[in-house]
Amino acid sequence: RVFTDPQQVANETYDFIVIGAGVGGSVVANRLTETSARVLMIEAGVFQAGINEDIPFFGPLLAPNVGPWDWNYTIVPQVALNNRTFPYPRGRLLGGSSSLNYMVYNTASRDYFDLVANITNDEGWTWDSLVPYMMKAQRFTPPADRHNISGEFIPAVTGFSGNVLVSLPGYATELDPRVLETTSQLEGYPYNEDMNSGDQIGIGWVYSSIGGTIPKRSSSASAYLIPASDRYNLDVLIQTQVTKVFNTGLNGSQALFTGVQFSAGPDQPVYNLTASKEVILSAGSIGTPQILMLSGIGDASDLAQVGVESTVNIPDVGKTLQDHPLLPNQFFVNSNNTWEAAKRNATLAEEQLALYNSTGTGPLVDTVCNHIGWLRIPDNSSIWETAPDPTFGGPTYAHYELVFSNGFVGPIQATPDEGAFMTVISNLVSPVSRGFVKLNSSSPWDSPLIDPAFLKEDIDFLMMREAFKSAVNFVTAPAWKDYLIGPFGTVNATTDEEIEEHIRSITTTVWHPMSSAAMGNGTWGTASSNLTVLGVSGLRIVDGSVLPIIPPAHTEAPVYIIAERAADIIKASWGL
Ligand SMILES: Cc1cc2nc3c(=O)[nH]c(=O)nc-3n(C[C@H](O)[C@H](O)[C@H](O)COP(=O)(O)OP(=O)(O)OC[C@H]3O[C@@H](n4cnc5c(N)ncnc54)[C@H](O)[C@@H]3O)c2cc1C
Repeated sequence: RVFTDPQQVANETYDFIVIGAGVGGSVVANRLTETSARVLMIEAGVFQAGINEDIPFFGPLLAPNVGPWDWNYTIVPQVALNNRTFPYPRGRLLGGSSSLNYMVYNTASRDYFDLVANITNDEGWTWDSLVPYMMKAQRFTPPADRHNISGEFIPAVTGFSGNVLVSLPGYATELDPRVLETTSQLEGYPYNEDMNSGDQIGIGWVYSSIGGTIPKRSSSASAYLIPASDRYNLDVLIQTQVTKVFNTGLNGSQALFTGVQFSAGPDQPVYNLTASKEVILSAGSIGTPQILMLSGIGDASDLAQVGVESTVNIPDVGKTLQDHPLLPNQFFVNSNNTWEAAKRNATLAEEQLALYNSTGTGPLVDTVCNHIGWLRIPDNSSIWETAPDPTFGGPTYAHYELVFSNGFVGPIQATPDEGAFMTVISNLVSPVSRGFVKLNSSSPWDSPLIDPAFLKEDIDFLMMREAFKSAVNFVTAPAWKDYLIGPFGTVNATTDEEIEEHIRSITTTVWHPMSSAAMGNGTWGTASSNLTVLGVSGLRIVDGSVLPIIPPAHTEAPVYIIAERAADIIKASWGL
């Protein structure tokens, strides 16, 4: 049942209340209702974003900041980015950010998850322990053009019977052969047959959360909520915001936080419900720490400053936020087949849409790239003389990513009116900088202050500089001769000063906030390794905020994976 008025659930009883219908929340709600447990999911946002939400190529049109399906956040000025600030979209609809993201699907790497297990001292978070959950989450489907994909992925490391439809690119671009040729023409860019195998290093074909006869976005709503929607024991309440969780008594010596307060708006009635078993926070890396702090769970002195009474003093709540900085590097190319062609020709755009609608083929079947690469900065690089390697030398753990796009990508730059482009995006995927989510006031209706602290630590800037140089080096291979015309704007930077200015003035974000309410190691953090909030009972976190360090990956798949394990942890703890 889907409800839009909180009154409709006011007199019901539930075993579990799940807060947020994004990636983490959808997985848990689905898996818990495989049992006889009664589950209420409360989602602040709307049912769906609109008719184009599911057409893969149009995904990037949904964010940032164009509709009621977005929380419309803005980050605080970024000191290391010339004090710039910019929009910070988060999904506010069924499926959460998976319903408006760019659909790239990566499982991160063996060394990353082994480090998570090491930090949390919990073997259950190692790569090997999580492989069954990776398989459980994904259902591989053939690409739209049904081309021969042997050598483009490894079936033995891929899930074929899970929930999220994943596929490989289904529309060839002029970049594809050139990217692949470069892997054999230049040192340092090996071909990787399957970057979701545990060893992510190298350049390869991108997996995305897209599938179906007419290829569509596969979100956590379509993959986990819709299939569970006819279960008698799942209720979903939308357009209703959780304003806090509250103490309902004691479990032994610990405060029991199984109460949930919610409302449809600032001028609307406020409702309270108590879960008979647990409350699961799945409100994402901004929403989860915000709800905790509104409930008095956080740094007591910070809370006092905004007039929130402290209930449990956990100083790290919100303070361990990480994100991936993104630097787009555009180049003029000699082509009539880049994205710019359809952008400037309405008839061509209509033809592409008609082709997609009638046959499920053509340029609209894919997201923003056909190839990506995950790369390491060499162990003997002089940058490691200034700070330790955040990946601890893990050979499968990338420092940065390159993304190859068949057009102009520039989150803070308008596409030029003339010229055809390709973009090689440099993403820093193992940053050490940590920022914060803090309350701006005691009102749940005020956006929190968000500081992802992009490139705040010098080592992050140095790693990004290497990632920029690597992107520029990539297109010096013979494969790009006669195709690449030259760099656009400040991508022509060569001196350290010019490169620094390019990075500080253009870098934005991959919109991957993570780790803001993290499992720690006992001396820091917000949650235990079984995801319960420290110092209280009845409250667990299942979303991207709980990972102790940001994954070197586009972040949806890691959240699907940890949420699948979380569901088993919860079931086991209640004997379900
Ligand atoms: C523009 C954009 C592009 C992206 N591109 C990619 C990509 O290509 N590949 C990839 O892997 N990842 C991508 N991501 C990131 C990915 O979508 C997220 O990492 C993932 O969705 C995080 O899952 P989550 O469960 O932590 O949070 P979310 O999926 O964000 O879900 C949180 C949910 O909680 C709800 N909520 C929050 N507060 C409250 C409250 N107080 N009361 C009730 N409900 C609440 C929200 O409305 C939302 O539905 C992108 C993200 C964005 C914004």
